[in-house]
Amino acid sequence: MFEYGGETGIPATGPRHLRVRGGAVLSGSIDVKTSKNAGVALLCASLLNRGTTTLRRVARIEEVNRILRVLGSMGVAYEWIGDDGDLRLTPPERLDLTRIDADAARRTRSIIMFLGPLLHDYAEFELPFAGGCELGDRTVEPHMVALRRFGLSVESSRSAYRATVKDQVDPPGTIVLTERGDTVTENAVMAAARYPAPTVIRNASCNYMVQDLCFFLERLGVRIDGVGTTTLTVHGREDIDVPVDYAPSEDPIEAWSLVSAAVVTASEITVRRVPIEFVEIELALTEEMGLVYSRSDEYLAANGRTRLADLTVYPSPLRAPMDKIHPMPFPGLNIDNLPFFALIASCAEGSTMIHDWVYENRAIYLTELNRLGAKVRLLDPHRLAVAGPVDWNGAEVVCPPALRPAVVLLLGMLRAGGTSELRHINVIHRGYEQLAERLQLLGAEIEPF
Ligand SMILES: CC(=O)N[C@H]1[C@@H](OP(=O)(O)OP(=O)(O)OC[C@H]2O[C@@H](n3ccc(=O)[nH]c3=O)[C@H](O)[C@@H]2O)O[C@H](CO)[C@@H](O)[C@@H]1O
Ligand SMILES: C=C(OP(=O)(O)O)C(=O)O
Repeated sequence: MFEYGGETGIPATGPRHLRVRGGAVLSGSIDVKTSKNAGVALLCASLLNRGTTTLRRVARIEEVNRILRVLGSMGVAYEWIGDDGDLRLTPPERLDLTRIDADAARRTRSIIMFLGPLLHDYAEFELPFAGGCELGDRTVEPHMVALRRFGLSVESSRSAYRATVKDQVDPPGTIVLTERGDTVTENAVMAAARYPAPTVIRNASCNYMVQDLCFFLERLGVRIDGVGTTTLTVHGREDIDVPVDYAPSEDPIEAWSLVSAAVVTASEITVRRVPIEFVEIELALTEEMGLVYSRSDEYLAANGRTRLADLTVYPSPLRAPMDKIHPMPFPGLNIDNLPFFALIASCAEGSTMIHDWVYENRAIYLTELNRLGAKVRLLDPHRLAVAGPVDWNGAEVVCPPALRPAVVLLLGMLRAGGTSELRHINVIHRGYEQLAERLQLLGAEIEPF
C-alpha cells in the first residue's frame, strides 16, 4: 500500500477513515454546495474591502478553514452566523502581517491570492510558500509576471515569498496573462480592482470562480466589462469601504462528482442546483457515451447570475468514446472533473484514452482504482488507457494526496462488492463538506471511523 506524506495527517474536521459496503443502489435527491474555489477567492478578495463582507452558504471545508485561520492570524475578525455556512468578515484598521499562521498558509496554494489584494496597502511583506495537493510542480510565475505590472516584485526563499511593492508605477494598461489560469486571473483582477484606472486583462480565465469573484467585486462598486470572456476590463477604485453581502454559486466539481456517483452505482438520483453552464461539456460527452439523463428548467443561483438546473441521472449502459478525453480552460471539460472520467470510463464498454496534460503528477493516482478491480493503465505521466466494464472488488486503500483522485476512489468503493476501507480521508475534507454523510442519505453504506 502507498504511504503518502503531506495531506495525510490528522484531519482538523470529520472522521479519519471510511468503511464502505459496496453495491448499494442510491436513490433520492442531493443539493450541490457552493464551490471551494469561489469560496477561497472571495475570502482573499475580502481583503480589498475596508467594510464588512458577508458571504452566504460558504462550504464548510478544510480549504476554507485554512484561509480563515490565516486571515484570523492577520487580525481579520470572522464569525460563522447560523447553521447555513454564512460568514461575516471584518478587517482590522491595519493587518498584522508579521503574525501569519504559517502552518495553515503552507497547506493551501490559495494563499498566493493574498498578493493581489495586499500589494495596495503594504510596501513590504512576507507570505509563507503556497502548498496544497501534491499534483506535481505548479508554477507561480504567471502570477509574478502579471503582478509585476502593479509594482510587485517577489523574492522566494526556501519557506516564504518576500514581496516588495514599488511606490510609483506606470498604469498597467493591458496585461496579457502568460497562462489562462484561474487563480492568476483572480490575482490580476484583485490587483486591478483597487488600481484607479482601467486595466485590461487578456487571456483571462472565464471559469466559474473567476465569474463569482467578478460578480462580488461588482457589488463592491468595481465595474468589470467582459465577465465570462477571456478579456476583462477592470475599472478599479482606489478605496473600497462597502458593507457587502454576497452568495457564491454552486460547485461544478461537486456536481460532477455526484453525477459520477450515480453513474458508477448505476442509480437514479437527482442532483439539484447544478451550475449547468460549467458541466455542459462533461454532460455532452457522457451523453455520447450513452448516459441517459433529464434536466429541469433553469433557475438562478443566489448570486442572481449563475444558471442552475436539476439533473436526474438514470442507469445507462455506457460505451467508450471514440476520441480521447482531455480537459481545457473554460469553456472546456473542467480540469478538476477529468479524474471522474477514469471512473466513468471503467463503467463503459471498450477502451478510453484519458489525457491529463495539465498536472505533472495526477494521472498516476488514478491507477489506485486498480485495487478495486479497475483496468487503468498509465501509458506515460499524462495519459491513461482505461478498459471497461469492470468487476469491482472491495479493497483497503490509503487516500492519495490529491483531492479528486481520493473522491474517485471513494465513489469506486460504492460500487465494489464486499467491504472497502478508505484511509486518511482528510484530503477529501479539504474540498467537500460532509460528503460521506450526504452520500449516506442517498443510501450509500458508509461507516466513518
Ligand atoms: C483555488 C483554485 O481555484 N484552484 C483551481 C485553479 O488552480 P490554479 O489557478 O492555482 O491552477 P494552476 O495555475 O496551478 O494551473 C494548473 C496547471 O495548469 C497549467 N496551466 C494552466 C493554464 C494554462 O493556460 N496553461 C497551463 O499549462 C499550470 O501550469 C499548472 O501546472 O485552477 C486549476 C486548473 O483549473 C484547478 O485545478 C484548481 O482547482
Ligand atoms: C487541484 C485542486 O484545487 P487546488 O487549486 O485547491 O489545489 C482541485 O480542486 O482539484
